[in-house]
Amino acid sequence: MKVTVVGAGAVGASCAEYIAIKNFASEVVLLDIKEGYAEGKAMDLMQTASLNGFDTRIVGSTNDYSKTAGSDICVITSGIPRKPGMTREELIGINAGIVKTVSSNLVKHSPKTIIIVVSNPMDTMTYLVHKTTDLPKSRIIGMGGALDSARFKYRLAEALEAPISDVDGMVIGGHSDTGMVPLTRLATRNSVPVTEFISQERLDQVMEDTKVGGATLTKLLGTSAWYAPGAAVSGLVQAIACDQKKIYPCSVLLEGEYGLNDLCIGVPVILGRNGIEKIVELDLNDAEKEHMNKSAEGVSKTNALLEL
Ligand SMILES: NC(=O)C1=CN([C@@H]2O[C@H](COP(=O)(O)OP(=O)(O)OC[C@H]3O[C@@H](n4cnc5c(N)ncnc54)[C@H](O)[C@@H]3O)[C@@H](O)[C@H]2O)C=CC1
Ligand SMILES: O=C([O-])CC(=O)C(=O)O
Repeated sequence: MKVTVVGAGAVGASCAEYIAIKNFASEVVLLDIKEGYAEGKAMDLMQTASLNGFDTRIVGSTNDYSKTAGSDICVITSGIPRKPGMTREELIGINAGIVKTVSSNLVKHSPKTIIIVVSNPMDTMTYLVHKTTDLPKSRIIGMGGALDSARFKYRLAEALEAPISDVDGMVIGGHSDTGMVPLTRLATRNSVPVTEFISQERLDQVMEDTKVGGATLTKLLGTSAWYAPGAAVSGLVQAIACDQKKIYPCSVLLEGEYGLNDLCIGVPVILGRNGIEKIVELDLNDAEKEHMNKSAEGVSKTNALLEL
């Protein structure tokens, strides 16, 4: 199993580290445009191998895509992150050009690959990859919902004063400060609806804290987060590589599912060796449907800014 991660910055390196530590891939290629940067990160990470007990070979490359040839999975993290006070959507001007060039280079060297898009604004960048490559829709996956759901569970556990392992929940919709749809109605503590334990008011607070999860960290760090994003990507990569058939909310091209068309947005999917093996259609209530439709409107508005 060969995995390429483009962008050896904060998220790319974290992602490579988690993939290596989980020890399911034979090779991870880290590629960056900055001279020597990916080679340096790869060497530093390889020097953790004997300490952390993994056999994955991590290779660095300065923009040489021949090293990525034959990758089963390619992750795109290249591009700029936001600064405090910015939205993810403001990154489109610079990141669209980067994602377009990078995805084209990746597909040239690995025509059968599965691409996981991380660069922001992620739903729109995922749509861009659809529009500009020939890959089938099952092989283009945007990562956002897995991270947002992990943040939702963190906030739920905090509100419930419960261990995170006791809590389950999912966030669908767009990966933006206003577009996320945390499914509070379906969240559980060890199979019991969380509404049995906390008030609707507290749950509404959990929902709001979840939606601004990325912005909260960006304010604290001065740039956006990387540990949980890297871990979330590694979860998707592992589900595909190990054919786990796990359900994750991912940004995928919708063609009528959820009553939506011609956009990529977060919905639950089953991930296996073929990428997206099934889109799971949940029976949303009216409020959730309305929230999802508003979210889709926001994503489509950003998509309209793409020069296709
Ligand atoms: N979808 C999600 O849930 C998340 C998305 N992100 C996004 O991921 C992206 C990366 O964030 P960070 O790693 O924090 O940024 P960073 O600045 O630490 O790293 C980005 C790297 O991309 C490289 N790069 C730029 N243009 C390139 C090109 N054409 N080819 C190859 N490499 C290139 C840069 O040299 C840099 O090393 C941002 O757009 C950020 O908003 C971040 C966290 C979560
Ligand atoms: O907040 C950001 O800009 C980065 C990101 O997508 C996240 O951490 O959720």
